[in-house]
Amino acid sequence: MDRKMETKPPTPRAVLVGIQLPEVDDVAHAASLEELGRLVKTLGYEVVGQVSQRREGTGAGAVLGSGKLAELAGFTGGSGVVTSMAPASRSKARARFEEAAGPKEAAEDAAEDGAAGAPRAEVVIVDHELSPSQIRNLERATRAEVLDRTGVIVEIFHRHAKTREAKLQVEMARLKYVAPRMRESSTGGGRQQGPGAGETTLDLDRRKIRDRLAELRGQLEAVQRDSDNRRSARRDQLRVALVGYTNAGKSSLMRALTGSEVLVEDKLFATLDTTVRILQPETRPRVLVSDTVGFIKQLPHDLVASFRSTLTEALEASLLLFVVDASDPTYEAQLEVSRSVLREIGADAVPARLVLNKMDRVDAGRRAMLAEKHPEAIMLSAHAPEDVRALHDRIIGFFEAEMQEATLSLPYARQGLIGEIYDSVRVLAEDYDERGRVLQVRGLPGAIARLQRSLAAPGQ
Ligand SMILES: Nc1nc2c(ncn2[C@@H]2O[C@H](COP(=O)(O)OP(=O)(O)OP(=O)(O)O)[C@@H](O)[C@H]2O)c(=O)[nH]1
Ligand SMILES: [Mg+2]
Repeated sequence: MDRKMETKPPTPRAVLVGIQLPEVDDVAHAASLEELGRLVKTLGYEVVGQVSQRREGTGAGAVLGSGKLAELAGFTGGSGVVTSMAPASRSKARARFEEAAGPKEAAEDAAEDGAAGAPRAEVVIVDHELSPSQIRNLERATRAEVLDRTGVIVEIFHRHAKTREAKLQVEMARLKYVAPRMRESSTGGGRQQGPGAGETTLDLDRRKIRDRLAELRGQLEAVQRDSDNRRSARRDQLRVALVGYTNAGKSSLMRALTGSEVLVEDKLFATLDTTVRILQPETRPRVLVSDTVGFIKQLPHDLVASFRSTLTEALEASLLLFVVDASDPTYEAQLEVSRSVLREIGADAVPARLVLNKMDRVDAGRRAMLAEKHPEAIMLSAHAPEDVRALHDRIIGFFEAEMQEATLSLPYARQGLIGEIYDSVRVLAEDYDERGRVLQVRGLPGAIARLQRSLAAPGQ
């Protein structure tokens, strides 16, 4: 996908900025910047360096202290100080000075850049949510485009959304993100806006954005009514949803369990839309498996709202498979993020099983540690067919334990319901009496209750 052409368009160069807060340890801080780097690469940027600082908070006017700000400007060719009119010559000299004095990364970068006019980073990406004025200050000090973590995630969602529902939701989240920042940055003069900002939305004034949001909301409601109808047709079916942190391996498991061709990529947010497929080999009644969008820390609030709708699938499932990349050193933090998003959308009441995936990458010592910490977890590798078969059996086992047996009487006049019965419960035996068919069935209590209600209702 990435190598469709020999002549690549110039890759924007980005510098990452991280603030290490007192409560964040070194491993978590490094992992967070690592993850930000992967997000940024997903957007097609090249990461050329990073600037990181321990601070009490992220609220400072220019985020970084003055020394670190100058170090950052060394990557971008800015003045390193927050002024609206820093002359370029001074900023260059200053940048060189800071690069020479800076840490190894900055020095290496300066060496690689060489003479004047050498490529510099055009984008600064901060691993925290920034206020519009912080963005403006950083832009002034660095002369680069500034994006925060939220902006990066919103942009990825924007590029990856495929279904109409996802597109509408993401456009709404994006407008809400862009609107306040657009107002601020317009005071900074007619600087070019980079790929993150979106040229067309920037041309709209705030009233137009409000109108557009109202319009989108209306369209979204219509689309959601449709998908509600589709969902209610699936109600009371045996449904299992794969949920978890981005890149944990949900789609890989989906493929393995259902034999479907869903997208699997070593990218964050490869999947943005829920897909539903039938568990293979097919069972009676069949089990539906949903693949869902992944979670990430500091998920922008408006995107949580869009998750809520895509994740209605998960809410309505009888079983959640909580997929975790067990080979990731920060898997526990990822697990916590996923749990809190599920809590936020009210899915914490749905029965869940922890699935520790990518065990093929885990050594014996770590395996023992994981087994002790999560004795109830299912350990597997999505790439190992025997593991996937075992998971398949666990899923069936779960539903079997939930199922009950019942007798349904199907009057001759109501034979039209037979298809629905076979779809939603397993028919164990079929008999006839003077009134019609008598079926011995096994299924989920909800499905049986629904069929009994349909049978009790007066026929048409
Ligand atoms: N070694 C190993 N790699 C795996 C395993 N499962 C998935 N992967 C890899 O992990 C990467 C992400 O897999 P996906 O299935 O796309 O992950 P996802 O959870 O659907 O990710 P998003 O859709 O981005 O949220 C891919 O490169 C997979 O090949 C596993 O069991 N072992
Ligand atoms: Mg996926």
